[in-house]
Amino acid sequence: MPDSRLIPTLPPLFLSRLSLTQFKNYGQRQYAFHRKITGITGPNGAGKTNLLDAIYYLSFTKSYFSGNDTQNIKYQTDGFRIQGVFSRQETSEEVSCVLKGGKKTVALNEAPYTRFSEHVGSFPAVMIAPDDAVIIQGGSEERRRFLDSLLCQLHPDYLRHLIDYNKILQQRNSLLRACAEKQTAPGLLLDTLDEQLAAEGQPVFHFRASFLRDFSDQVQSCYDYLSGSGETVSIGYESDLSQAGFPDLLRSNRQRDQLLLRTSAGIHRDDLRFRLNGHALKSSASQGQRKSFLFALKLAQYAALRIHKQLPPLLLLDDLFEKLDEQRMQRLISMVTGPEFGQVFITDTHAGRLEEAFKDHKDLFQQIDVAAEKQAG
Ligand SMILES: Nc1ncnc2c1ncn2[C@@H]1O[C@H](COP(=O)(O)OP(=O)(O)OP(=O)(O)O)[C@@H](O)[C@H]1O
Repeated sequence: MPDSRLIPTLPPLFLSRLSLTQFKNYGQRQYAFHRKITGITGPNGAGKTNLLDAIYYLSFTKSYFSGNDTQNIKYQTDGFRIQGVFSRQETSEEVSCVLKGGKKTVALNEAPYTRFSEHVGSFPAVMIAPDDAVIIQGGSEERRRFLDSLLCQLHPDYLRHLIDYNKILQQRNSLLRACAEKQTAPGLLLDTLDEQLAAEGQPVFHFRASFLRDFSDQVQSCYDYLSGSGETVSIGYESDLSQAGFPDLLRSNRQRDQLLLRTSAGIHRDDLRFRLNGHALKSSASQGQRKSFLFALKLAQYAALRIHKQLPPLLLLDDLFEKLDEQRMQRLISMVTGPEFGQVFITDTHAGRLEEAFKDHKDLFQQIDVAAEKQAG
């Protein structure tokens, strides 16, 4: 992925220790990482993906896979703790994420955050997992989730606006329902909520629109590198707010919203339009083209974070070797071992396949077997 903007300016972020307590299938486990690339191996169901998810938690304060934090507590226990030590240049910082009594606490060097949005983006990471296919196949919420996971790392304000927007949206929808039930007019309260919704939603729209202007080109260059096919790919942004300002939109849709009992226009309906050679990707692309596109999308996400943060994020690769053909696998290896990439975690059921893949980079590679009871020190 040759791009001069990707030349390192800051030393990479490095997760050197990870400690898990009652997180998913883990009881107590400690790991020490000391190489750029960590292969995580073990049989199916051993906890490889769970380990990646624990690292993701430290970065995003939530799971990549499940929306509900309690699902990540080890069965028959009452809470979990994830602790990680990150080093950057000479300094090291400890991040902890604890769920106990239904309350989640995230702390940096033992100081808890009041808003998790202050943490997200400080330890940037990108996950690439088999389930990512839903970004193409699933509903618009999957594509918004992808975009949000990127933009909230780039701009702390983005996440703050988004969280507040979603709260106000719920209040507005509840008001519409309550008024219909009681057969009363929503009155001034709806005006106030509309003002607040517009104030939070408009900046989210601007962040998305301005980011997506360049992102399509970045995805194209990653796609070219991976597939070498000369095909064109593009990403379009579809938003109700492209047509009108948010206050006008809310006003003109008010009657409809009162009938539907929900807010029918806004950034919560935004979508991304993926195209391959000018046609809708979802319906026209082959499986291989979709895989390449998804991979390009994630690598472009990595590149965007890297350029913005001036340091390479952590890269979490789940089960990737199962999915890639030989040529793409070789390109992946030469990419992640190069200077543009920082610390990489990669899972595989076949320890031998990983060793073979990185045999020319032994000095960069360490392997851990999550099925082994031994705790790394
Ligand atoms: N809350 C939980 N408590 C205990 N175990 C859990 C919990 N959630 C998931 N598991 C267990 O974690 C295991 C799955 O772990 P994971 O997905 O990390 O496996 P994996 O090594 O990545 O497997 P594969 O190679 O099949 O992808 C399953 O055995 C599942 O039962």
